[in-house]
Amino acid sequence: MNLPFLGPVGARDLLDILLVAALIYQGYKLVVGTRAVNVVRGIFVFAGVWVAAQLLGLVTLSTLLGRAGTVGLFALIVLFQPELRAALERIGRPRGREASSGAALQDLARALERLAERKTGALIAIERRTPLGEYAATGVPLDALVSVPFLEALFARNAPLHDGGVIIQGSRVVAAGCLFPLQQSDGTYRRYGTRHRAGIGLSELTDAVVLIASEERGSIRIALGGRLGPDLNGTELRDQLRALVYDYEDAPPQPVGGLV
Ligand SMILES: Nc1ncnc2c1ncn2[C@@H]1O[C@H](COP(=O)(O)OP(=O)(O)OP(=O)(O)O)[C@@H](O)[C@H]1O
Repeated sequence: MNLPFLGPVGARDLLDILLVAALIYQGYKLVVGTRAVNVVRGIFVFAGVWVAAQLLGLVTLSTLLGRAGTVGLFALIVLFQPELRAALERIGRPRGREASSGAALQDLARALERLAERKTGALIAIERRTPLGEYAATGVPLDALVSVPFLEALFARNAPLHDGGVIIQGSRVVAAGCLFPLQQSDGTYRRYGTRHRAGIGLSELTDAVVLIASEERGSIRIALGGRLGPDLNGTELRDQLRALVYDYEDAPPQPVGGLV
């Protein structure tokens, strides 16, 4: 095939273009909804100024930006090390892992309702595409089916594993008493306690759906994509779980509606 200005375009060129397009799309899916998205925008602006400086022959500016770019690349790798690791894990992860069953999600919602009613604090992360193994490793490994009494027993005051977060993979509780990373990238959630900030922090670094029952307020909220959603009643929680976990396929993480 002959294209004006470009000359002959063969099947190999088309394959090349398709692969690059797929790579850019996958890269976009990896960063969208994470804190890295603003940095990516910044990099594009930086690159634009650098290219403009080169085209205009502004030698000092383009040399300066070129050097800063090299140093910046290493700084970014250090700064976004957790996100990069999670992204690589996601790429290498085998497809077709066990999905959360509808019954497990119903039990989860019911357990959260009961815990919140009795003002018992709870923090539960549901794994989606980003593996939560490194956070599960900070707690006590378990392998139990999700059930209302089990979750209630885990978070009961004075229970040995009530402190920290629980991690769910598919329909199983795989760890309890886990340490989640505290949210700290901006001051938006400074007024919240550590349970909420740990939930938001984990949701910022991964695509997990994090459920938080507040001991103080008896409320249930979801943290997703680094944002804390509004108070939910039982029906709303079930609907959100269905949409965010059961129906979740390849969609990128979306912020929860009605953010605070
Ligand atoms: N990094 C962390 N990872 C997991 N869980 C944590 C972490 N930090 C604190 N927690 C949990 O949060 C509890 C303290 O909650 P705190 O009262 O400070 O938070 P809060 O957001 O105000 O929640 P609540 O509304 O339930 O009181 C701890 O006992 C512990 O179980």
